[in-house]
Amino acid sequence: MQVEYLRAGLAMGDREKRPPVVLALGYFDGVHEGHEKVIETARETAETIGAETGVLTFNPHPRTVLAKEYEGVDYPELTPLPEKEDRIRALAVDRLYVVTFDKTLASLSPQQFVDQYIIPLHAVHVVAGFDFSYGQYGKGNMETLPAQARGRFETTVVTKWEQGGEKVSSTRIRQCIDAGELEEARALLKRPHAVRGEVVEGDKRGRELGFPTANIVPGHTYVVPPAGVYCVNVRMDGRDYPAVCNFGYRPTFHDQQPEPVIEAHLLAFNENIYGKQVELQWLKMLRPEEKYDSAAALIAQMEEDKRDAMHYFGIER
Ligand SMILES: Cc1cc2nc3c(=O)[nH]c(=O)nc-3n(C[C@H](O)[C@H](O)[C@H](O)COP(=O)(O)O)c2cc1C
Ligand SMILES: Nc1ncnc2c1ncn2[C@@H]1O[C@H](COP(=O)(O)OP(=O)(O)O)[C@@H](O)[C@H]1O
Repeated sequence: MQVEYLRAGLAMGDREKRPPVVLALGYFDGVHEGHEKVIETARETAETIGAETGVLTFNPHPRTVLAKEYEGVDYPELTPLPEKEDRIRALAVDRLYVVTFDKTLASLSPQQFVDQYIIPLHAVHVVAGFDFSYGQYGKGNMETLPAQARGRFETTVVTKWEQGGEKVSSTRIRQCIDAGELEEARALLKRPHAVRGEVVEGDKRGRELGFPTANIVPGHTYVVPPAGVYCVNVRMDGRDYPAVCNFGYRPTFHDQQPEPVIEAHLLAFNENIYGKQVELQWLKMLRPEEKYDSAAALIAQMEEDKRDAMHYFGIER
């Protein structure tokens, strides 16, 4: 898959310099099943008419430009750009266009957006979900798009993808994760929600407690569950390791830790893994994080957490 980052609009004249493409449009955070339907529809259309399959997405998240409270901060995502790219690549897409979402882009009228991006990219057919919107104030939608195509491309609207009588959406998946409902999030995503990061050194207290924990620093800003203890899967060097994970502020040892940390104790494992890149998949919340009166009380609880995790994974003692 060829990835192209578009930091500014293109000229109409670019159209003929590019191969014809069927373009799926969307932000696609999470690349969930609803998104897959849109991208697969584009691919099937491309195969039928003998064009390439393209996806046009945006970065950063529109909220970082449009919502005051997110101005200048990283908006937490289900799939930050590198993961989004991987997931889209896996859908056999030929070209990914990543359009920089900034104030200039946000102020383009719907027609300007079509003229500066969709037409110059040589879209011959555009596919998007029923609720996709584009252009200033999101005034452009799948009803206005055909008239703005200037006869250069066809359009297909993909209908709402539902599960349990409700639309599958990034927002719905975020809400599940926020509430610690990781199994529900997994059912909607058709895979566990995950973060990718590096194993770094911590306070070296874990080993003393009898629970070495790999401290994982995410490479991007992810949607994360509430502070608590979780069953997780740690994917490292292509292998999966069941683990029990504490995510939070470690109130037993730290009075006011500003940022929560992710630390995973891999079950039946004893190796140095500092510096490893891992993917941590959130599977199930066991309990909220608590402040204990003593290290001994915490250790007793950690033993219980470990037993619960082994039970979850079906591992015999
Ligand atoms: C299964 C498990 C459960 C934990 N639960 C809590 C908790 O409820 N409260 C807390 O303050 N710390 C909790 N911790 C975090 C420990 O305090 C932490 O692992 C320890 O301070 C080691 O930190 P280090 O890796 O930086 O050395 C938990 C850790 C694990 C592995
Ligand atoms: N079962 C295990 N789970 C996680 N890390 C382990 C395990 N066994 C050994 N390790 C190693 O020990 C480190 C964690 O030990 P710990 O005392 O908690 O130190 P730190 O505070 O630096 O994380 C991990 O980063 C890893 O290199």
